[in-house]
Amino acid sequence: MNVHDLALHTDKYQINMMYAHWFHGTENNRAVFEAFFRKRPFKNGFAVFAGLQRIVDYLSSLRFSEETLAYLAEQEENYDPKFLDALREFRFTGDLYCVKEGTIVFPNEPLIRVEARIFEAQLIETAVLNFMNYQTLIATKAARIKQVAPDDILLEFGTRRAQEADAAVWGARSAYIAGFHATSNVRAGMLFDIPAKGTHAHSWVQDHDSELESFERFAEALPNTVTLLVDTYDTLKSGVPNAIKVAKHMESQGKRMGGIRLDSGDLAYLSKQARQMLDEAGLPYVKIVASNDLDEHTILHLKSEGARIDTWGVGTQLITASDQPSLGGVYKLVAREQGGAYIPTIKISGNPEKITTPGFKTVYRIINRATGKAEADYIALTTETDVRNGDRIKLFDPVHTYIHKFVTDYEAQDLLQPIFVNGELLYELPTLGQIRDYHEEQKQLFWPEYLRLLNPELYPVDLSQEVWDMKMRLIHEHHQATDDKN
Ligand SMILES: Nc1ncnc2c1ncn2[C@@H]1O[C@H](COP(=O)(O)OP(=O)(O)OP(=O)(O)O)[C@@H](O)[C@H]1O
Ligand SMILES: O=P(O)(O)OC[C@H]1O[C@H](OP(=O)(O)OP(=O)(O)O)[C@H](O)[C@@H]1O
Ligand SMILES: O=C(O)c1cccnc1
Repeated sequence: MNVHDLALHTDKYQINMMYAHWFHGTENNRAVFEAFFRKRPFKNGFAVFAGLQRIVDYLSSLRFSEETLAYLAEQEENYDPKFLDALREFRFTGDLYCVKEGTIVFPNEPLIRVEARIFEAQLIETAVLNFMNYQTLIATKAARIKQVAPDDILLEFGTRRAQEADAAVWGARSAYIAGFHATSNVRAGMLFDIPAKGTHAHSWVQDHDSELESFERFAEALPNTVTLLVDTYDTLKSGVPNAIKVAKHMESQGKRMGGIRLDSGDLAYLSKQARQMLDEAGLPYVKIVASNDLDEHTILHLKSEGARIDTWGVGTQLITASDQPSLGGVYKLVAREQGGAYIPTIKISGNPEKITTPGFKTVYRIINRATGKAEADYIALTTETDVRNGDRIKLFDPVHTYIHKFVTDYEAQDLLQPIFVNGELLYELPTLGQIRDYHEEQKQLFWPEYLRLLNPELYPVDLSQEVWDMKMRLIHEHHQATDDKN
């Protein structure tokens, strides 16, 4: 079995629904789905979209091998063998529109739109959400960490604690998009062209007769990058003095030590003391790296305590998004084909937050030309032309609809880019460096009030009047139908 084959990386119910469509001859009916999330992760003001590269890889190579078909035949007695022939022919032939990786995004707006045969659109839900939910979550967590240490070096150290191997490498990539500088995972480094960096473990020190000897030998072997871990025995009495001895010896050979790493104890106090000792020894260029269960809150505290830390190694808390382990993104049917045209669909729920917004839509970022800042995201049907023409539009709060304003002097950026059209990949994936730069630029588009870490202002995500009216009409029709039955 090939563990990299993702054709069956889906929930069984998707294949059962595909079968039921095939059984009834409706598998070629077209459908439109949208992926979005409902709640701001970590109560952050925004999320950072990531996952598109993996979605592209997945859809480009999505095929059912003979091995997977044999497994399905054996596994489910209801499946007619001719259904397996249909799966054998399976290719993604639909359209996929998506926001670019690195884009700052908000709840309740479409991030991905899939228009395809229901047979195809249904199958891919699980994998598409799997990729989007995890990678967007980690990129967002990384963005929060970046926000508290915008001018420092950030190293991603999470692999050993990640939820398995895929999470480690795709998480490292997500962190890099949001502004981390390097990862400790060498495979992620090679796969995605991320700088791979590292210091050494306590075991290196324990594996020698003395700490000093261990430092000397490590520095001899890796003189150009060496960062020494100084907390194995006693940070200030032994680790830092020994590191200073080695750094001075390196200087006498015309070399420069990179840094020291603190990995336990009071990082604020120790970093201040270590800085002073290094400076007094004439080693102001030796950087201080800190690690040990760090996250944005600890880093913020340490900075407010005056910690002298140049580089932060962040592992567990980032790679597991420990304070919120899932983004909760969903993939919902918004339109289906009937008689050769699309009709909008809605999901009504007992929980008003879970009512979906119907229709074949896109989302525009409305940028005020006078300020250059984003005013709101505006969800409209793809058939609506006023935004595209730059006509005056009304922005109104979707809950308190009387709160509104008109905008005229704006640029509207369609956030959903064509990635696949009729199954053909049109999108040229940017390099990871370009994605990272694009994310950095994105931050300039927003007023800082929307981006701040604590209690951010809520950025408006509004519906066009047409979308709003369509949603209200469908809710009303469903209620009417239920009332008529009772
Ligand atoms: N000055 C500080 N202010 C706030 N938090 C700190 C400070 N110094 C360290 N921390 C954080 O406190 C937590 C616990 O640190 P602690 O000193 O207990 O680690 P430790 O137990 O010494 O190390 P180890 O992981 O080796 O057991 C860590 O998350 C660390 O990042
Ligand atoms: O704390 P994190 O943010 O996850 O960063 C990665 C941690 O991994 C290493 O520790 P190790 O695996 O040796 O375990 P320990 O420090 O918890 O003893 C390193 O020394 C960091 O402390
Ligand atoms: O290079 C390091 O210092 C490192 C790498 C992974 C985990 N902890 C530390």
